[in-house]
Amino acid sequence: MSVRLSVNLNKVAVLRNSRGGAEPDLVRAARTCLDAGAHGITVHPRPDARHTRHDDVLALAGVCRDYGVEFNLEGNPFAPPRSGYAGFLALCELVRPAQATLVPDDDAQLTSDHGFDFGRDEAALRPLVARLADLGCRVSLFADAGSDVARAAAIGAHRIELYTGPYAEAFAAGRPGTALPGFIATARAASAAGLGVNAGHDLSQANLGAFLDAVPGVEEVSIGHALIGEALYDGLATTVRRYLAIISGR
Ligand SMILES: CC(=O)[C@@H](O)[C@H](O)COP(=O)(O)O
Ligand SMILES: NCC(=O)COP(=O)(O)O
Repeated sequence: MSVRLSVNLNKVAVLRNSRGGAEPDLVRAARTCLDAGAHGITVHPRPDARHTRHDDVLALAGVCRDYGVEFNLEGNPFAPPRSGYAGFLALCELVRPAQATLVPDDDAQLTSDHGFDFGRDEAALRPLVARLADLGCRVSLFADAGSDVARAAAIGAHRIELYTGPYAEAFAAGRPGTALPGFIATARAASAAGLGVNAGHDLSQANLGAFLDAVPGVEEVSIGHALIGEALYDGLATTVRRYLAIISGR
């Protein structure tokens, strides 16, 4: 089966939030992506609500239900709730996303920049993963290349999402070969442990094909920042179709 594309709409929310109104409209953006053939929608609401917000999560979960596609909700399960942010687990309980991707970031980070330390976080993750699985979510854990992904399987996760930021940086520097072996080995270890493999962060039209050619068994990529930026030049539907052309048959 070929790789699936989930479009992350956080950056559409950033643009909307910059003026405080309703445009650009996330639901319209989601429908445009799905009409163009995207396989799902991802959002990563942060406790400080700088990107997608509580009401966006509800609306986009509804769109994905209508289309019969995967809604992938990302977040830090350890971040406490606060005004305007119910907390990751509470959001999952509310909308029951097809996939819940747990990411260990905090508000101080500009964006996600590392995966879990599975040894350290194992005891805390285990009951959360079990609860999410009980809700019917596929549970994916954000993972660095080189991390102990066999422990992610022992924790009860269904998939890992490889944090591809270091690959994107190496690619941009003209040295993708320095990063790829770690991703290849980690993807193999995940598959051997019975985990599915997702990938995301700073993937783009430029670097995606080489990643998928090298790293075995990737089932889904979630792409936002580059895709929304490229859409400024070429349009959202056209850009989604270009990503689909890159992943098709891989
Ligand atoms: C887990 C991950 O890599 C993405 O969710 C990323 O954090 C989204 O990027 P933004 O920082 O643009 O929301
Ligand atoms: N999980 C990664 C994601 O959703 C999008 O990351 P990016 O393409 O915005 O860097």
